[in-house]
Amino acid sequence: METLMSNWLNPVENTPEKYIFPANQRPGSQPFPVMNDIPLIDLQHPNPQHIIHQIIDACQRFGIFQVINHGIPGSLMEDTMAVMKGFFAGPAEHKASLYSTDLTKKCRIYSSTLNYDSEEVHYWRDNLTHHCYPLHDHIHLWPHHPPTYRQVVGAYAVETRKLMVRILETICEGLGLKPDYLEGEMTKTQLLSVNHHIPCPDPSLTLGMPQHTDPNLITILQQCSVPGLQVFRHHQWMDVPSDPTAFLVVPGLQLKVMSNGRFWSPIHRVMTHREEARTTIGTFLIPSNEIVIEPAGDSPAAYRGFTYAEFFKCFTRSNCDADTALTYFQTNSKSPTLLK
Ligand SMILES: O=C(O)CCC(=O)C(=O)O
Ligand SMILES: [Fe+2]
Repeated sequence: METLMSNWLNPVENTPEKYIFPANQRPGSQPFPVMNDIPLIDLQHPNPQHIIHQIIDACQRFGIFQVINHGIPGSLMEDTMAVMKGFFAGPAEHKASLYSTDLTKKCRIYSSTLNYDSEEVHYWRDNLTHHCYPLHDHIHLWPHHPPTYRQVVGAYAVETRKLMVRILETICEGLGLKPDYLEGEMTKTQLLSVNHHIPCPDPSLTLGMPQHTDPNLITILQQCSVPGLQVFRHHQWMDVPSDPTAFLVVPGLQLKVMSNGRFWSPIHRVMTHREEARTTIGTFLIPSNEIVIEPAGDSPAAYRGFTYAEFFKCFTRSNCDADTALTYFQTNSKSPTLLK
């Protein structure tokens, strides 16, 4: 069967065996509670102290929040979403030329996870990932179909970076650090990661993305109107409401370390949808390989300092389970041997 699901004939009549999880790992068909109390933060609130307080509180108590009045024009968000949907609906030959499961490729499309060839069950998704910063180093590697891709996504990449830097500055202020503490090497890599899930005949048997914690510094996510994201909270999976005009912000594990464990990095996953295709556009900021990540300020430190390269080595050896990888750097860790 064709690896990329976006090339399959639509609609899919029956869920292929290779995508059906064993009974104890299926999401099931019971409805999930909705996370109605997810913080909604207005970035144009006249009182900057109020914004700082709300963001720090959200990072500590929820580990996920939405921002509105974020400064990114609605038309740019819509154009970018349309270009992404156009990319996945576009020519199979064009996508084939970008297909790769090699992590070091700066622009790639793949299906399920990077372990497609060895995994027992596939996740119901295609993913396009590429580097974005600095733009002129990467834009020539990006898709050229639809023809407006580079122009629209180039503008989007610049604007999303500005928004993320602004959120990070606010976080630094709230933690009593210099506002530019996380600029430079700490945010050197900017990745765009677009998930596309075609409609699935039986969402109770499949998953669009495994449960995970984001290994990076920070993520922002533009959703479409089709729901699917779930967060594990209060010992249960909860549906995250989908608002295509807002950005969801998720502190990654490196921010958890930097805040000395004060912030939450939520466990989340993606459900599939029976009737509609779902596309989401994630933007990740990631430290350079060489910079040392360590708790800033508070003592005693809950983590020892490490480079992102060290962390990433542990991450891949822990089967891409970021939480497990992070335990090796806890100051009370009993398993410091993984790097040897
Ligand atoms: O597509 C989504 O809703 C979530 C994406 C996500 O969690 C990720 O890319 O890390
Ligand atoms: Fe994620």
